[in-house]
Amino acid sequence: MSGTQTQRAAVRFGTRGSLLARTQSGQVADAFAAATGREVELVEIRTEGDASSAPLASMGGAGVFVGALREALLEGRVDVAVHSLKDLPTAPAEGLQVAAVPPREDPRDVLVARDGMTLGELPVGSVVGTGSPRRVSQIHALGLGLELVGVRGNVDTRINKVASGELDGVVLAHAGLSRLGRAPEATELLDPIQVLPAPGQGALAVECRADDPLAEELRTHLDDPRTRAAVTAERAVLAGLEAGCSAPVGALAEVVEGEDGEELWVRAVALSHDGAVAVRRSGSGPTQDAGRVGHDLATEMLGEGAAELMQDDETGPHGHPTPSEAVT
Ligand SMILES: NCc1[nH]cc(CCC(=O)O)c1CC(=O)O
Repeated sequence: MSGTQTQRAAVRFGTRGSLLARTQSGQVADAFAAATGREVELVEIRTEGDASSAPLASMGGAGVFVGALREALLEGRVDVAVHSLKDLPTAPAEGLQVAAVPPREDPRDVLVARDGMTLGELPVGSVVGTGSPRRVSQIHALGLGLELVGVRGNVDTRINKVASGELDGVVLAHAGLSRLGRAPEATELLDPIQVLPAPGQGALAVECRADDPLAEELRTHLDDPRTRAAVTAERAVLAGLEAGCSAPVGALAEVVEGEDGEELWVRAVALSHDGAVAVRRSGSGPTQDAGRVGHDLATEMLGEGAAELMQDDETGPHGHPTPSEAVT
């Protein structure tokens, strides 16, 4: 490598400590290094969400995963933070900016089940693990008679519960499996017509300090405007519904080729916790109006009673508390 590169300090990428976090942060850092020739370094930041196995809802929801990284960024201990976009609160962070949203992975959820089974093939009464209220309510809505139980922990831990026979299946994000090279273990890719992913699922946010000239470089080399438009619309739905990351809300936006160029299509669902009632809507508009398209969709859904649905009694149909500990 040439001498000029070593004269500049390495760009420090902050990451959570899980294998998935380190893998995705490493992939972003490597892409940045390859595009710019700059030196990069991964710095592991321990978060409250990783240190504790308490229900996430009791720690302030998904925000616990990003708080420590953001602190490290603001204090100058790292230059860049890579987050799973769906774990990022919709409110902007003071002093920080999302400099880039790289091209998205497959946003869908997947099932990893015993004996290669799909949701429809699992016998009535089968036990499926997922801690996400969004997944619980949408799977309940399919009326398959599956029992849903909360699981937390990393991808490995969750999949192992199927291998060990403790669970008949687990539902997780395809993106997580795929970044770890384990996508072939999925036994079904869940069709968004039945199970809409979490807003931002499969996408990453590359964050840096608001006043850092590094932002321009990150954007130029890592940002994918189509992914950014899609997740902007999805997160506008979530924000418009005034729902948190653990609410039973799914949203998926795609950029499609319309008659007058690119157009954004958004589908969204808000459900009661038991999945018995849902408001499902879609909308479209120009890609450059992504935020408005998502917000208008949320307004329409609120008019159909989406807010009341989600505030339902949080107990499932059999009086069991619906797991609300996991972010999805
Ligand atoms: N819930 C935590 C979380 N945050 C991001 C991912 C997966 C990667 C992504 O969606 O980008 C996961 C795991 C999962 O939902 O299975």
